[in-house]
Amino acid sequence: MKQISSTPAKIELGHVTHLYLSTTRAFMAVQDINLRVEEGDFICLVGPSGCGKTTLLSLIAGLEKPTAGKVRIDGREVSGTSRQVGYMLQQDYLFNWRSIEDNVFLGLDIQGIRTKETEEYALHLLDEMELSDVRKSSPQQLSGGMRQRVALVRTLACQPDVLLLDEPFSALDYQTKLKLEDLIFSTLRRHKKTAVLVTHDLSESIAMGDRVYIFSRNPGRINSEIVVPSPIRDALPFDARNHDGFQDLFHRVWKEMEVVSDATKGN
Ligand SMILES: Nc1ncnc2c1ncn2[C@@H]1O[C@H](COP(=O)(O)OP(=O)(O)OP(=O)(O)O)[C@@H](O)[C@H]1O
Repeated sequence: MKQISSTPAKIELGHVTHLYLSTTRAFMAVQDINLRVEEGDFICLVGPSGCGKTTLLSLIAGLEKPTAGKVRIDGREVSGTSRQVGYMLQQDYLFNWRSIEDNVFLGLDIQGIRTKETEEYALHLLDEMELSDVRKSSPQQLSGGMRQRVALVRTLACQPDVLLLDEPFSALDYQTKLKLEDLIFSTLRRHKKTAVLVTHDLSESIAMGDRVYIFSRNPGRINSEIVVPSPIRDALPFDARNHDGFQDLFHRVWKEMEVVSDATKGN
């Protein structure tokens, strides 16, 4: 059963507005965003380019402070970056002069939590991601999909509760992307992580998410929420696409995207 709303959510955004200020202008990237994400939820954000999806992740990560409103994690206001939140990007930012395991351990060094136990946990994650055989290799020797798996291990090794995923599959070929979706989905479920995924792939958003939020632009606002029902929600992303009802959901998200795209045409 879902928690009652008086319980602090894992992530909560209350009337969040964010302006980017420069010497010449103030640009409102997102306006009046209200969002509640419970522990273990996997939500997806979709919307036209420039609608503020990455801005929202930056606010949750504590990289940006909202101009108005509050971002809370476990009921506490976010006031900067924290180890509780892991951030994974489209680019993997691996260092070619360090081995795979040293790239993963670097995350532990940066957080100041490198111990025998955390190293062992990182190696266990490399094993779960089927990367044990390449732990002494250089990133240059790995495929794009393998590199993204290393990037995920580096993020998970620091044991965040919340994972922010900003188009992590967009640079991959289609087959690799589908395999990685399944692997990441099952890993995050197994480790009971709360996840927010930004994607331009509508099918991916339904296959991976418990809920899909469609943003409108100028300024970015949540235009609609689509709840993905069981069993689509519980299936691995690859299998979810074959479930009855998946196409209907896809059309609903597609229609909502048309609405927000039409509304922003000419801007
Ligand atoms: N540091 C910044 N300074 C000024 N404007 C910014 C800054 N970062 C983003 N913006 C603007 O804020 C708006 C939202 O940007 P954001 O990157 O959050 O959108 P997005 O939905 O993630 O876009 P995309 O789908 O193309 O990645 C855009 O118009 C962008 O140009």
